[in-house]
Amino acid sequence: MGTEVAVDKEANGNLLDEKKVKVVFVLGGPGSGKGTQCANIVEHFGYTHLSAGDLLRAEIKSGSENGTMIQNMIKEGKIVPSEVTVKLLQRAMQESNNDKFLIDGFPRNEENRAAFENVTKIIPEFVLFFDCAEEEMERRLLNRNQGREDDNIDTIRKRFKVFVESSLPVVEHYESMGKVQKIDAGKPREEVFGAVKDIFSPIDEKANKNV
Ligand SMILES: Nc1ncnc2c1ncn2[C@@H]1O[C@H](COP(=O)(O)OP(=O)(O)OP(=O)(O)O)[C@@H](O)[C@H]1O
Ligand SMILES: Nc1ccn([C@@H]2O[C@H](COP(=O)(O)O)[C@@H](O)[C@H]2O)c(=O)n1
Ligand SMILES: [Mg+2]
Repeated sequence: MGTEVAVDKEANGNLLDEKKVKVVFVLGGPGSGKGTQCANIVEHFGYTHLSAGDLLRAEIKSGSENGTMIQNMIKEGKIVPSEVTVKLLQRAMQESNNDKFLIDGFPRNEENRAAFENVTKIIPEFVLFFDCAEEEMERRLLNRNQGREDDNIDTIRKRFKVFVESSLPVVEHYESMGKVQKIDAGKPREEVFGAVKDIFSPIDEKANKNV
């Protein structure tokens, strides 16, 4: 499927070997099940899962100079400046031996999208969009119990607002390019993965034929 493009060789200050990669963006509201289904896709289809939120949380833990700023943004449900997130994603792709990535929770706004395209020149193969009602997402987040500082009702409401105002327009952008694969994510996990499999299996079969 689609174009293969090279990651910027100069990211991270190192001149790295050119590496061809395939990227699928995984989008959906907070609690729609992106992380849960990415774990299934990794297991069945051999992708590497890069969650932008996880990379940002790891950056806070690492004691990075941006840590406090990132922590404050996450607590408020705001979107961290793209420069920071794109660098983290780019570094993770370069450090991986894999050539196919699920980028989860990114691009979250138009600035994210443009920065990623400008820096990496990567156009996603497609966008996997998990469509789920707010009521259900709220229930899932309040029951997640992973100790996330943003899983409280005040921050959850802010995250929903940011999702509708800033992230849905990105999905619409890719929709206008015919690149969105929409999944009904309100169903039980196994049913959602059934729908995910229907999308990835033909791609996997085609890739295996071309080996
Ligand atoms: N289909 C489902 N039905 C019920 N619960 C689910 C389903 N999928 C995921 N969950 C649960 O909902 C919670 C949120 O799921 P997950 O962490 O995968 O969402 P997410 O989209 O990655 O959220 P975020 O954007 O906040 O990172 C988790 O506790 C997960 O176990
Ligand atoms: N592109 C992104 C992705 C995430 N964030 C911040 O992290 C928070 C948690 O993200 P999850 O995907 O793990 O839910 C999110 O609310 C943002 O504050 C970001 O800034 N940019
Ligand atoms: Mg997640």
